[in-house]
Amino acid sequence: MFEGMVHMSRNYITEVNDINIGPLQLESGATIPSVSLRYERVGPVGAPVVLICHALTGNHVTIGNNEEPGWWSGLIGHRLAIDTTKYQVITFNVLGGCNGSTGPLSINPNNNRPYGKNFPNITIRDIVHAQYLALKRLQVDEVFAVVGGSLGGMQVLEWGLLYSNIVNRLIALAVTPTLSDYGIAYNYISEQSIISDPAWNNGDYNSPSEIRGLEIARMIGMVTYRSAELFHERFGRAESSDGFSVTSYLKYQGEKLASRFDPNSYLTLLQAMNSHDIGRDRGGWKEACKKYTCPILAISYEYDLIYDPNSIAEFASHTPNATYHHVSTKFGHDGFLTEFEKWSWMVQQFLES
Ligand SMILES: CC(=O)SCCNC(=O)CCNC(=O)[C@H](O)C(C)(C)COP(=O)(O)OP(=O)(O)OC[C@H]1O[C@@H](n2cnc3c(N)ncnc32)[C@H](O)[C@@H]1OP(=O)(O)O
Ligand SMILES: N[C@@H](CCO)C(=O)O
Repeated sequence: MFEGMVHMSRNYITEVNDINIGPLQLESGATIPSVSLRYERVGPVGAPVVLICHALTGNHVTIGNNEEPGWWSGLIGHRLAIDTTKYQVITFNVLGGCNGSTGPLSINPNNNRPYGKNFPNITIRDIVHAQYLALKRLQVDEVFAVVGGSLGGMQVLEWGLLYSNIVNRLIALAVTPTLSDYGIAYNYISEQSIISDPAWNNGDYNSPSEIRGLEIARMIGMVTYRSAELFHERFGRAESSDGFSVTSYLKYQGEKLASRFDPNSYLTLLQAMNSHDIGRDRGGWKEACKKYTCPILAISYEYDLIYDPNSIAEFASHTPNATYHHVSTKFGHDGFLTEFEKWSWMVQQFLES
């Protein structure tokens, strides 16, 4: 699907486009003078809107097309669990991202240079607020469901507290009510890996693909997104002339991310994840849980190192109208991006309930 492309029949819309929401005041008090969000929108005109929130390195291309399927094309589409014959599905590239929305790669109108490392600190609430304003511009005043995992799940939880008046259902995957200290610790190691790389050059680098610190950050991430069991099953200490198979896999994943992601955007989003705490200024997370008014489906994934299944179960037990499911998987945290046959039925059932 090409950016800016719109196919609109009388009854059905398929588009990737940008929407400008003007200046955005952040939770910190700072203002970004002009914010634009890129989005993908697919589904029948006038159908109930399902808003999808992507994870750390995801983007707005959730469904994609036959040539380039999106990252959730196994879950969302024609007659799939999130059925694009019934729902109009909208995904925004997040504020602070690097796939078309305003972020560190964007030009700062105050000096006509890319923001780079001077992009302001943002929070999950800022990301959600920007989406809310964008939906208003798109004349969407009711959201049937908000769905997302990990960083996307953080947005789902905030949607249910910031804009409960327009949301009917929440589906929060692989996410806890606060980012754990363990999660913050791994984010710190990733951040240090990037900023201590001389090629990062204090955020003023030549090309992201030169920044080995980003590759290493991705390797660290990949180890936390999977499980020891999965690695053992896949790699079994196999070796080639390049060394262990598992190390060649991590090298490949590191290089792949560095070829598609902006390091300053990665840093911005890690810092936004660290801010995640539904209880901030709401009397703590257990008090915040009591404020949810719509039904919530919370799903945890076995071996998720960062978003502990027990914490997700505890969140659900404190939240009125929450349904909790646990998925058995060796994929760990990345379970929300894989093995849809194991859990997509829960999503479908919840949307139809
Ligand atoms: C929701 C979000 O925001 S995240 C966005 C989705 N993420 C992405 O698209 C990028 C990250 N990708 C992923 O996380 C994964 O591909 C998933 C979760 C989507 C799917 O996971 P898996 O099917 O387990 O893929 P896996 O992690 O094994 O990666 C496979 C790749 O590693 C390569 N690979 C596998 N073993 C090795 C090895 N020993 N040495 C080198 N490369 C290897 C494969 O060739 C394959 O390459 P390709 O991606 O170019 O086709
Ligand atoms: N695989 C996911 C993990 C973070 O939730 C990503 O790359 O965004």
